[in-house]
Amino acid sequence: MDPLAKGEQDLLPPPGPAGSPFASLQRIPPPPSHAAPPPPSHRNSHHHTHTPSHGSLFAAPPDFVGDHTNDPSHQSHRKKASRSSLASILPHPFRRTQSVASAGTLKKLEPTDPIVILRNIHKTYLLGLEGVAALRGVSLSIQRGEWVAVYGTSGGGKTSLLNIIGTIDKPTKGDLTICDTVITPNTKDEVLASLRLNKLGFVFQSFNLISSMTALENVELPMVLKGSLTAQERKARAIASLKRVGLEHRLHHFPSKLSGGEQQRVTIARAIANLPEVLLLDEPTGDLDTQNTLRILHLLHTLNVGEMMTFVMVTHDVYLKNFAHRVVYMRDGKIHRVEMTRSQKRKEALEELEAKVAEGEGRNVARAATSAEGAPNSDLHTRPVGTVTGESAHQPGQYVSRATEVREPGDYATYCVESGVPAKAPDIPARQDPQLMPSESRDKLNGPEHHQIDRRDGKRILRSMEDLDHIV
Ligand SMILES: Nc1ncnc2c1ncn2[C@@H]1O[C@H](COP(=O)(O)OP(=O)(O)OP(=O)(O)O)[C@@H](O)[C@H]1O
Repeated sequence: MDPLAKGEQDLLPPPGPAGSPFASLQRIPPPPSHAAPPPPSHRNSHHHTHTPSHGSLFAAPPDFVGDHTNDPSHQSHRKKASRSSLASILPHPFRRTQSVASAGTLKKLEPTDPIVILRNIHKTYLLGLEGVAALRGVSLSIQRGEWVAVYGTSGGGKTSLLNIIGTIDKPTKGDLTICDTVITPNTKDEVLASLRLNKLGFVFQSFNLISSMTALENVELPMVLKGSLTAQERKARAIASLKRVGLEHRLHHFPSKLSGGEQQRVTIARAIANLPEVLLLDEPTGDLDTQNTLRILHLLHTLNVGEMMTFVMVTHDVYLKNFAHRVVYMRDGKIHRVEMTRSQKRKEALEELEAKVAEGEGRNVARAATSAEGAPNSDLHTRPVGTVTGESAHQPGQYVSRATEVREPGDYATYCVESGVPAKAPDIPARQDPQLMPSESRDKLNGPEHHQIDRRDGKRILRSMEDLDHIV
């Protein structure tokens, strides 16, 4: 049996319920006769299940547009798809026709061409004399604008799959097409490097931010490597990217002065700086608190819908799967199962997400307002959050609470002390234990400034940038 044929079977979804995106696919006319072989018979088994709705995207069945026979753009998509018999049997794609990001305003999706096609991919790592088979015949087609989540057992091959799609690793056997570039085990490294730089974005925990560079510089880096923009253009785009992830007030912060959620958002800003067609994400919300998880999901959703960015996201977090169009389960180096997320479910998840994000932001605003009203020295507490550390806004002698310096609303549990809650003596971080401090600093702490601290409910008066350094 042709191994590809076996691989192709992995791609086929289980017969879906009425309203499943696969059901709607059957309404797309077959490709021209010179193109693909007839689809497997079970695809036709639910041909009758779907009548497309041209109303709301999320009215079942939602995500796909049916008949595009007379649509020239569709014809061209079909032509592309016809290049590969594999592509022709795969689930059709997802193109949103409107650049909107709200669950309530999502519009119909149209078929387009696959942007990632894996054909019978094998990957065997050499471990000493032994070979470890990480991928054993994976075939998968991912459509432009699709959000694919990859789940599976530990050691099932998820990361290996992501690395192959990201061209970080080459397959041992099989080939893949990424953004129209065919990659085989013999593809030259320059070709792969160019693909990574121009078409792919990475949100990998192993691709940390560079600690000696500010957020802005980190985001500029891929553009510097690409070399197609002037310094001014790079800077403008980096600022726009950081703004996109809500970090325009953290441009000059070094990674060590950012919370985990902020760092992750900088990573995303960096990943989208070169406007990738495919974004590869490895545990994008791993280790983040709920509020940051929601923020990042919301951002991803916006990019997916608004920019038609394609996502391949490895995760262990089951909450995330409701946001993906399709969930691929890996086991023992193979695709074990593929599940389509029902559009109604996605819609509900997105609506819930939007509500939670709005609620979280509302809470932060309310909390900041309450703090400003109720606190003593309210003139000091109404200053914007996050304008001090790492930026030049700090003036010697100006009051700053620790949380104000280093966090922004909602980023951290410490937010609650942003302004209204007095910082107490134990608030001094461990490394500022007077016994551990250089004598000069100890003198400062025990000197006149220390008394002023007492007079202001334990909050410090900063006299110099050096004082600030001791606090953060
Ligand atoms: N560089 C490597 N050298 C040798 N073996 C490797 C290498 N990378 C992965 N493997 C092996 O390949 C198999 C698949 O690993 P992979 O990291 O892709 O799985 P995973 O599904 O991402 O696992 P996890 O969820 O635990 O991260 C495992 O048996 C792993 O030990």
